[in-house]
Amino acid sequence: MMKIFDAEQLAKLDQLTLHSQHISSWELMERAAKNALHASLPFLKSKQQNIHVFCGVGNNGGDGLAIAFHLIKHGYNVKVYKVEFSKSASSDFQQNEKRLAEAEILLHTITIANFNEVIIAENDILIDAIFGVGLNRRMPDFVEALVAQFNKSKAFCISIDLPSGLFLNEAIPHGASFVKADVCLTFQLPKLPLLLPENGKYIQQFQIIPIGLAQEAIKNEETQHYFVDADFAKVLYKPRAKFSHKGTYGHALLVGGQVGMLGSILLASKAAIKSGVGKLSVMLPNSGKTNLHTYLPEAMAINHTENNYISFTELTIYDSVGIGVGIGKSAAVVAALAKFLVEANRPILLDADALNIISEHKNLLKSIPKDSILTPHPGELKRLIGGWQNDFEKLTKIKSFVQKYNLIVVAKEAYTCICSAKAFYFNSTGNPGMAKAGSGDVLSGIITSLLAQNYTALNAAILGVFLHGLAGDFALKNESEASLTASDIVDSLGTAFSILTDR
Ligand SMILES: NC(=O)C1=CN([C@@H]2O[C@H](COP(=O)(O)OP(=O)(O)OC[C@H]3O[C@@H](n4cnc5c(N)ncnc54)[C@H](OP(=O)(O)O)[C@@H]3O)[C@@H](O)[C@H]2O)[C@@H](O)CC1
Ligand SMILES: [K+]
Repeated sequence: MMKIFDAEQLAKLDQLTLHSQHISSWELMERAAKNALHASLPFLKSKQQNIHVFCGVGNNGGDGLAIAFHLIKHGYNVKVYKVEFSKSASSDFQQNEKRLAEAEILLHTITIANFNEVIIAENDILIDAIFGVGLNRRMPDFVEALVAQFNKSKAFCISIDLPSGLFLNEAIPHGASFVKADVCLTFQLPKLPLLLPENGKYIQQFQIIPIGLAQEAIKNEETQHYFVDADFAKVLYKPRAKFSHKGTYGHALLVGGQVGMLGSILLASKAAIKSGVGKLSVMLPNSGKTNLHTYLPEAMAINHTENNYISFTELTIYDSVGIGVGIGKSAAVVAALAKFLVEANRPILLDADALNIISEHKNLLKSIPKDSILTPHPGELKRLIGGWQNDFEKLTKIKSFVQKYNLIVVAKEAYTCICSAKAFYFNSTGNPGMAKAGSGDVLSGIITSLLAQNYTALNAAILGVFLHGLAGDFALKNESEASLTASDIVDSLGTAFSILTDR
């Protein structure tokens, strides 16, 4: 399980690691730098390419100096800069500075007086080691100007630990800049700003570089932020028992679809069946029943009186209920949903138009059963909780919302965030090919299916989001981001589940 920590916690882990492994901080820095160097090599085209390594005067800069030293030792063409934002350098920076001097490697000092003399060409490589997790106030103007030059250049940029200018636990000040890195090599654990859309969209990718921090210390340190990787998902997954039958895996009900929107409920239904539920009933407009039976013979259609939209049914016989995909917002549907919410006696899943109806009738919020899962995309989320100034404020607002109404919110994004009253779980799987109509319907089907199989609501949400993204990643192996469809995601669910059973 990957935990996400703040700067103070990272510094503490650093100290505990030094203590438990009997190593010096310089040795840990050397380990980190060598691992980052190794991860950088695939991005370097040749030993002749110009590599500019920009180092601050703290430990992030110390990493930069060590990386530069080893690159030079490996025969790369490197120019090393000391970005002197302060006269007092950290002791490990100084030790690395001494090593460079002893090796007669020139260190170019950059200050407010000469920062605009730096020349970066299109095919060069930039290594950004100016600030890491220690940034605690806006960068000095001359550093911001230097960063602006990086961002304007077409050179490939590798940031060490964190793109300089980003704060670990708060938004960047209005108008401030940060390094828009092509890749960020971050040490041991993911960093929160890399997972949030307003920064993350400018950072093409990040890689987690293990540096051997003490596992026991990571385990003991508490956090409210997690990164959901395969190891995390495997722990949540409940293997099927040999002596079991369809009753063991629950009876789910999906409610959705209106004329013209039948595809949504069909996709959700197939995803539910492919995610292991014992039995699936579907309430869709009567006019869609034939389509359902043709598309998915495993599902049962519920009889009701309305031809063109959903109405009401007895809920207590189902182990889980998922409502909303393609239902529209007609008065009849609003009335049916209001009745559903009052009748439901266990956590349900609400998506799409169910969320829009609730946003327009906020009085319904208090009727939603405790621990129900809401799966909004950014637009739906804004309608539910109101707007936000930045992503950190968004997280705070989601948290007060889930605490006030006892709910679980799945905020869909590149790194979808599952928020419970106690913690945030950021998903690691998925790709831009999944940002398409139908993809959310598939997610609703998966989570409703897991809910019926007796997963807790939180675990159903975390595992469902992980599997959905993983299936999308497998589907991409035979598709492109442009061609990937929601049906492809459903078709790859089998491969995604097989990863969880592969212990
Ligand atoms: N986690 C780990 O285990 C390992 C971590 N390692 C590396 O250490 C990095 C963290 O190093 P770091 O703590 O020295 O902080 P860093 O980001 O270099 O900043 C330097 C100093 O600048 C200052 N400062 C802040 N804002 C400022 C501003 N606007 N303008 C001017 N000054 C400002 C502030 O000091 P202050 O002035 O507040 O006293 C701050 O301390 C980490 O990202 C990783 O690369 C690895 O080596 C090995 C293992
Ligand atoms: K950096």
